[in-house]
Amino acid sequence: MGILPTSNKFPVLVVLNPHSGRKQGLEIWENTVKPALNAANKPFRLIESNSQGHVISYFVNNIKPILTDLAQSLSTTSGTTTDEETIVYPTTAKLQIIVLGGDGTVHEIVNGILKGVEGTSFVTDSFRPEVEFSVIPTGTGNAISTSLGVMNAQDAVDRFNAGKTVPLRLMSVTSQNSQLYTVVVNSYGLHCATVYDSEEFRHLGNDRFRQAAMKNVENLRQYEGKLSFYGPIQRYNRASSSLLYDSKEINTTESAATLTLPGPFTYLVITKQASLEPGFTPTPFAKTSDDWMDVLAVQNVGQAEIIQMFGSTATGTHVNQDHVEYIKAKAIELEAPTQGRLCIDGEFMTFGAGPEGKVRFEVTSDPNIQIFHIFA
Ligand SMILES: Nc1ncnc2c1ncn2[C@@H]1O[C@H](COP(=O)(O)OP(=O)(O)OP(=O)(O)O)[C@@H](O)[C@H]1O
Repeated sequence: MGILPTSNKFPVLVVLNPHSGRKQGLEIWENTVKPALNAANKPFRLIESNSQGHVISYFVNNIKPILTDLAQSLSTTSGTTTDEETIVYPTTAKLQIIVLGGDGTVHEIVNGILKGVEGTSFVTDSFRPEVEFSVIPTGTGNAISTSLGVMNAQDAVDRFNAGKTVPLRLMSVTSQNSQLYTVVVNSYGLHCATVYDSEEFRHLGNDRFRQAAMKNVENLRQYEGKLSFYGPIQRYNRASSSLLYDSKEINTTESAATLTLPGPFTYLVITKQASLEPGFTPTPFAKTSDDWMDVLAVQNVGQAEIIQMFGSTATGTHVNQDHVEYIKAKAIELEAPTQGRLCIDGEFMTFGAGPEGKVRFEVTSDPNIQIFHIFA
C-alpha cells in the first residue's frame, strides 16, 4: 500500500482570463502552455473566465467535487480478498492550477477555494490539500511573478516543469461585514486612487498605472486615517540601513498597539510582494513566503516628496528617504474618520467611518488557510 501525494491521472486545472493585461492570454495558452502540457503528456481541464467574478464563483461551487475527485484518484485499497478490501484515502494531495492571468485572477481563485471549503471537512488536519500555482504572467502588474523573478511565459512554464514550489502566504482582511484574503497588496491613498483610475487606460498595458499615477500626483490629496500595529514589528532604521525588531515578545492579540501612525496618508501599501510591476519595487524587503506583511507609509507630504520617492522605487532606495516609513508587521488596523476606499489586489472595498468601520489585516498561521504554493 502506498499513498501518493500527487496523481498523474488527475488533470491540471488551467484558469484562463482572456481580459487580463493586453488580452494575450488565449494566444499564449495556444502557442506556449498547451503545447508544453501536451508534450509532457499532462492532462488538463480548461476553465475560461467569462466575466468579472466568474472564477471566484466557479471555485466556490466546484472546489468540493474537485477535491473529492482528487482524493479518490489517489485512494488505494488494502487487504488481500475483496471482502477485506477497504479504501484508503490520502491525508494530503496536490492540486495544480496554471493561471493565465494577472494577480486579480490568482486572488479570485484563492478566495473562491477558501470560501468553497469554509466550514466543511474538505481542509482539515486529517486531509489537507496543497494548491500549487503556476502563474503565467499575462496580467498587467504581474506582481507575484515579478517578485519571484519570472521573466515571461516560457520561464513560468519551465519553472512548472522543474517542479520546485515555495509557499504563497496570504493576508486576511477583515471588517465588520466582510472577510477575504489578499495575495499581493492592500492600499489606501494615492496607490489605491491610481489603480482605480488606471482602468480607463487598460489599452496601454503596463503604462496604465503610470498615466493614472501622474493624474493623481497632479491632484495630490491626503487621506485621513490612523494605522495601528499589533504584536511584533520590524522597522527600517536609516542610520543602520537595516530592519530592527521592536516588541518581539508581544502577542498580536494584545489590546495596546505596538505602534500607531497618525496619518493623514499620502501613500500607503501593505503587501506580500516586493515588486508590484516590473521596475516598481515599493516594498523591497517583502517575501512571498514569509509570515510578515510589509508596509510602506508616507504621511502628509507634497508632490516633490512623492515624485522623489517614485524616482527611487525601481531600486528600492526610497526606504532611505526621510518621509518614508517602512515596517514589517503581523497584524495591522486601519481606521479613518470618514468612509474610505481600499484597493485589495486590484479590486475595491469601501470601509466605514470610525471604529465601526475599522479594517484589520493579518498574516494568519492557520495551516488550513495557508495551503497555497507557487512554482518558483
Ligand atoms: N471575461 C472577462 N471579461 C472581462 N473582465 C474579466 C473577465 N474575466 C475576468 N475579468 C476581470 O478581469 C480583471 C483583471 O484580471 P487580472 O488581475 O488577471 O489582470 P490585470 O488586472 O490585467 O493584471 P494584474 O492584476 O496583474 O495587474 C479582474 O477584475 C477580473 O475579475
